[in-house]
Amino acid sequence: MKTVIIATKNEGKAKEFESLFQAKGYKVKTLLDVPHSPDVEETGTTFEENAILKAEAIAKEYNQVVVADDSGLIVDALDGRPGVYSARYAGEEKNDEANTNKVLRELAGVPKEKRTARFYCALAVASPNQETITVSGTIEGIITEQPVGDNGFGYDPIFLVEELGKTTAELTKEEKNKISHRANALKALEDKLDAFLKEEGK
Ligand SMILES: O=c1nc[nH]c2c1ncn2[C@H]1C[C@H](O)[C@@H](COP(=O)(O)OP(=O)(O)OP(=O)(O)O)O1
Ligand SMILES: [Mg+2]
Repeated sequence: MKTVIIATKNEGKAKEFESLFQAKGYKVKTLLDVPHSPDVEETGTTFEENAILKAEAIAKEYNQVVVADDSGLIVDALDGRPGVYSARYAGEEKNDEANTNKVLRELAGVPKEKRTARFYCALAVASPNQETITVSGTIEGIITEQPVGDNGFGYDPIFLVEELGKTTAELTKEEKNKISHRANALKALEDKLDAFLKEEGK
């Protein structure tokens, strides 16, 4: 089976990508499978910039085609925060519970109609032999008053998908993978990735 390398150390993302790419006939390998892989500093000011930084650094390190995901939560009432700082919103140690609690605290007293938000996912594909490409995807939601659901990762327990009446942490992986920002970005990537891999084989 064809293997695609994803430059992520996030277990939640890795699981979603495994199932998203499995449907396309690819096996997924992530940095969680590679001991001592480098930590890439996310110094960009946009999701795209950070996805490019991660994809290019890992592509160069392993001389391979690499996909990277930079994603996060954009809350309208917080002027777009946590945004690119989503992973480290409550501190460098990347604590999902602390991050979600910080968002809930900052939104205390904000009424439902003003709790609009979206998840954003930028994907970059890089190789030492080609120009890097990027795509993106989003999903709209409402920030809940408290965490609900045990599935998923990150901000899933506070992200309500209104049409479904459920948070993304109440969805199965399969259900989330039909509608998520990551799934939508991957749809946008599909043809471009095929062309990229074809060019690589020449
Ligand atoms: O579907 C999602 N459901 C809930 N939360 C999510 C989702 N997608 C991204 N997020 C949150 C998690 C983390 O707080 C940040 C990503 O930060 P981001 O730098 O892209 O990932 P990361 O540092 O966890 O792993 P890595 O950089 O190795 O891929 O946004
Ligand atoms: Mg990161």
